[in-house]
Amino acid sequence: RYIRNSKRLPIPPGPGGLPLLGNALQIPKECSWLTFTEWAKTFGPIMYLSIIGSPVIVLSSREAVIDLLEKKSLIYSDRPVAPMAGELAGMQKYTSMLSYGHRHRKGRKMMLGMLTGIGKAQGVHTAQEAMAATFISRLRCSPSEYRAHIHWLVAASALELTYGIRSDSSDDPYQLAIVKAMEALSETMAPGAYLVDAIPSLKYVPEWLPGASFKKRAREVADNLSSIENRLFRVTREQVDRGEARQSFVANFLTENGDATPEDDELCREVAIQIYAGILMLLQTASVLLSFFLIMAQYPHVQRNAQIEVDAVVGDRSPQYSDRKFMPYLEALLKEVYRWNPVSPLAMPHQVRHEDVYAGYRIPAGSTILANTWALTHDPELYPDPDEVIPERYLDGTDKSLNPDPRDFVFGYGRRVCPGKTLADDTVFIVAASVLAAFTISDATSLKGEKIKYRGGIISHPDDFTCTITPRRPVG
Ligand code: HEM
Repeated sequence: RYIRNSKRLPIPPGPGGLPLLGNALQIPKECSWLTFTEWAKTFGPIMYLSIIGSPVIVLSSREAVIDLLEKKSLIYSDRPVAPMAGELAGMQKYTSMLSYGHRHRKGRKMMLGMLTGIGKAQGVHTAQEAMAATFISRLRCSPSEYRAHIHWLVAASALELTYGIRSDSSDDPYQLAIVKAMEALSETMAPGAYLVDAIPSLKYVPEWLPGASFKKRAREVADNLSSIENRLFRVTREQVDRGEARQSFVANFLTENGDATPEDDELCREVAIQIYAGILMLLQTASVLLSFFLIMAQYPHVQRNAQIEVDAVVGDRSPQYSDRKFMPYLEALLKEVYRWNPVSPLAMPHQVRHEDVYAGYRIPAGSTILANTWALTHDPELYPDPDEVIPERYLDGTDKSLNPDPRDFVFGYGRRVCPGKTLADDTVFIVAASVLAAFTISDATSLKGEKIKYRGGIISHPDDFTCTITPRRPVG
């Protein structure tokens, strides 16, 4: 009855748009979260946009995000997938793109099992500590190439942790192949790049028709990704069969699931490539580590406080995972790294399955739901003085309604929350602690000679900048 009467309710307010195109031309390609945050000051935390006929709801308050994406996650957990990337380029078979349902749940379960399986964490931590140590020696040899070293660290961790394959350089053929496959994929996902996304019936035209070259392109992208997915999986499977496999998510899964069905094997292949791509995409381009370097250079007193804490805990040895619980200041600093410029400022789009009613508004079935994480982590009611990096805000816990853990926002929401959260957070910790123990970072300067800004369409990253990285003590 509620839903039947809802037809009389208004849709949420939002900026007016053009006929047919709706608000499509008003949304900037770069940093749209900042525009959405501005608009929310006029239209409120539940805002309606229309993009070429498709309804989009932008949520800009913690309350709205939790009420819908968390508390009503049963209906707010689908993914909108455009025809070019989803159906034609084959993305929609992957867990991260599947609508919420049995196969999505099964994929997530397998992924979480691989990432957090009992008894594996120790092996993963040892591998990450060893990689952090190599990263520190590379940084010591050529500090000005810190960006390349961060890229190596992330790419090598991704390959080693997922498949047990060691990679010494960023020119490794596997790395190049996956980076190429992912670039091609993101090209198919660019909004407005393919007409078939606006007119889905075009997907039925045969590939040989003039003007249907997008179908050939989509097939190439899909084949490319499948081929790298199969190749990497085969390498690890052969190593497991020969009894020569190193510890990795895939090797552990295969060893422990000798009786897996062909469908389980297929799912495992798909899940593995998503773990690999997830680590690559979200740590490398998204640049949590770059934010860390930038903050260290721009807030020297914060860096000093963190170094004093790290030194007191580790002395002359290298930091380890087990030190984390003794480092509350670093923990607070990492929360600021995530909050200050969230990597995925709009999370990933969700889709609502049925029509819903919220705060007196009608939310149409099938609407895309964007959670404006940037607006949440810069809400002065939640985080006073939000544009400043202040780790102390988490240490003075007198007012419980203030300064919630930003990791509850920046890794997404409800049944789609990032399954790589713990792995990512562990990696960021060990790298940050190791860098603080070994170096002092200063003088961040934009290559363009301007104030260093964050940019990006979906993933936010700082402009290129140089910085001085000075060893704190002689080697040896
Ligand atoms: C600091 C690093 C990372 C950040 C900030 C991050 C953030 C996110 C966010 C915001 C989402 C969307 C959640 C939603 O739809 O509400 C997501 C989803 C996802 N992430 Fe991460 N992530 C990170 C690292 C990783 C890593 C290391 C992996 C791989 C192990 C990974 C794998 C995934 C997958 C597979 C999904 C899709 C989940 C689904 O649709 O059910 N992420 N992540």
